[in-house]
Amino acid sequence: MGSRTPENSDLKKERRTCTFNPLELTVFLDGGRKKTKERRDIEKYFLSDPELNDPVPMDFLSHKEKYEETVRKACVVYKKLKEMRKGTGSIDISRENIITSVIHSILKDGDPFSLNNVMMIPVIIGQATPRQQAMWLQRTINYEIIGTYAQTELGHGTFIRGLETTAHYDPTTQEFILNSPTLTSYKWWPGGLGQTTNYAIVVAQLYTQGVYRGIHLFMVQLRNEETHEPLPGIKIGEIGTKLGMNNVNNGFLGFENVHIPREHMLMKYSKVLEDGSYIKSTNEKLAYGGMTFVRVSILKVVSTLLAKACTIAIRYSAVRRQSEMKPGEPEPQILDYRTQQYKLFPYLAASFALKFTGKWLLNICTEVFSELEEGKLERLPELHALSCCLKAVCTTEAAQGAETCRLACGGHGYMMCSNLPSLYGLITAACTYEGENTVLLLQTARYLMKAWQQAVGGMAMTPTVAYLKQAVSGSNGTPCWEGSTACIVSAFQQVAARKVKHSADIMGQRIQEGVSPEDAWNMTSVELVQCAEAHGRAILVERFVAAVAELNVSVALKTVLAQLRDLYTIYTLLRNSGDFLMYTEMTPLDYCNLQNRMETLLSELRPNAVGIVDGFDFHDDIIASTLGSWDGQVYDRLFAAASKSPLNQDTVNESFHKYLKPMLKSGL
Ligand SMILES: Cc1cc2nc3c(=O)[nH]c(=O)nc-3n(C[C@H](O)[C@H](O)[C@H](O)COP(=O)(O)OP(=O)(O)OC[C@H]3O[C@@H](n4cnc5c(N)ncnc54)[C@H](O)[C@@H]3O)c2cc1C
Repeated sequence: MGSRTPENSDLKKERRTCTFNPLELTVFLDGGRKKTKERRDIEKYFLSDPELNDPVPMDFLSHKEKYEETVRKACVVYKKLKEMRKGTGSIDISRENIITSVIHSILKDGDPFSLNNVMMIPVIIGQATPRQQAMWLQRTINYEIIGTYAQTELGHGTFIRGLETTAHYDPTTQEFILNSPTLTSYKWWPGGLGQTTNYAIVVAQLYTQGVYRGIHLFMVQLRNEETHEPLPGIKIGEIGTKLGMNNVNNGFLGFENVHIPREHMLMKYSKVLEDGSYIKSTNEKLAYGGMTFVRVSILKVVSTLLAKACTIAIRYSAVRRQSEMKPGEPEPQILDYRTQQYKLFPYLAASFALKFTGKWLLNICTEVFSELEEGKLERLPELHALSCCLKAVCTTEAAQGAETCRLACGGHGYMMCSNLPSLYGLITAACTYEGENTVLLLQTARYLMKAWQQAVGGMAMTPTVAYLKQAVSGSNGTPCWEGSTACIVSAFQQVAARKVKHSADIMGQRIQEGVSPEDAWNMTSVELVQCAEAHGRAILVERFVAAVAELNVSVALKTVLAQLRDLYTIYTLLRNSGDFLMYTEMTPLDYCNLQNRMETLLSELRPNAVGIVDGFDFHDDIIASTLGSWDGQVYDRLFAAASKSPLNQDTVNESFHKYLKPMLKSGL
């Protein structure tokens, strides 16, 4: 929570009538009282620094000014981070997560250093030899050098094997020579690449002894460490403005005969020896661990961004009064309109579904990675499939949620100072980066098709697809529909299983009719994407139900979280009702009963909506919204924000004298 200016009377009333203690929710979400204190202390440490204030809101600056101001702030922030680490003497992961989240909020339209943290450091840890780590790891952690991850090219993003950047090994000099042979081979998109970073991990096609060896990673110095001038042969710049994340400084990069030492290929798995001999990795999959981890982390990031959007829209909806419900009566709070509740509460519930599922998936990821260290790879395909479909389903849902929150705030939600456009920009970007969502869903679908064949063959199944066995045996997960939580979870699994079966059947049929497997795959890909989405939804629902079952909180809080669980599961079911009517025992009458239940849940959640978002405990400077501050003084804040517009600093703008007046007086 932020400064305690006088509280809007409607918000005060909401807080008085809340049936649970929001602080209990805060403590639960943080993971304990000590953690809440730690988070608040970290927030205070950063947010109380006057150097991090914006004299003029960033939205009013030019693209160039925004970048320069962001770099200034990023340097202040990372200096403070270094001082903080010095104080504690070690890197604590949960503490680092809190810090990262605060830094993201301060550098709200993107952090030009972020790729150093989310890609450069993990890739060095995961892919570099101990000797290479000694050369670069500490320097990147200390921000003595700043790196990015340069994979995507102008011509290829998804199809990594199609990348065109080349690295030819020359045994006489023991160097790789990097080239961008075409315009489409220019790297395009890497964060911070434009003007910020001086190193990059570059993905390129390796050739040694005249033989093509596939895609490999190379550490490449891009700029002189003193002057920051691009090194010879390096063509570098920024790609321009985007829908959002405009301060990330995404860049382009081309190579013209750039020489790098042999030791700069990351050689933890594959190796190039001095004479150019190539030693292949024992398992190519080992190289993908880092990507999976980043994908898994995205769930937590987008659940927090969605929770912020919900906080803004719900607080504003409690303050905003509009129209008449009954003639002559005072204007109601817009939060009392059923349609407003229907817009906002399911996404509030979704933010919890994403949070619980993200935590569960991160635990699996940690387990699988420690198994990898022991050479056990069995669970990697399941983790990969889970991370792909959950990243896709969760980012899509969060982006829809943020946009719905914006719409729910009417015209004011369209203002940059509401922070809703920026939140949407951040979330929707995640639908594309770290694997484009459709492509990720198709990867999960490939896993599901294999799992289906295993189920048909009576083989043992991994836990998250064990439900497919029911569809094979024809046994019905929901023999008679009684609408309970267990019945709904089982129905989600049944829908997913039937969709998997349907996709496998029609693909098999097409192949039998003589269509090639590749064409059959493409012809069936709409169904395949849908079965991966259904699998993702079944997991989200199951995890939400499991998380609430495990809760150790007061009855009052548990009641609210159970209502959110029910709302999420029923709302998601109703949005996909065609599937449930087609593939389960649910009848049109059951559908109507669920619709009624959902509407009851909206009423039950109404008195606690503000309490729930208060429980997220976002500091006002982290929410950064005129509409979503704790005090609810939205109109004062909107006016204060408008008064900071540079256009309002003069009573008459110079364009009047230059253009308007001559036109007005010309007699035209
Ligand atoms: C904000 C942002 C930050 C980024 N940061 C980085 C970075 O730091 N480093 C970096 O290297 N890259 C970065 N990227 C690039 C990003 O990883 C790619 O944009 C992403 O992988 C998608 O690739 P693409 O743009 O080539 O899309 P494409 O692959 O061209 O996709 C376009 C369309 O084609 C469809 N499509 C493609 N292949 C298939 C298929 N096999 N089957 C069915 N449909 C298909 C997709 O579904 C999509 O609808 C960033 C992108 C964004 C938006």
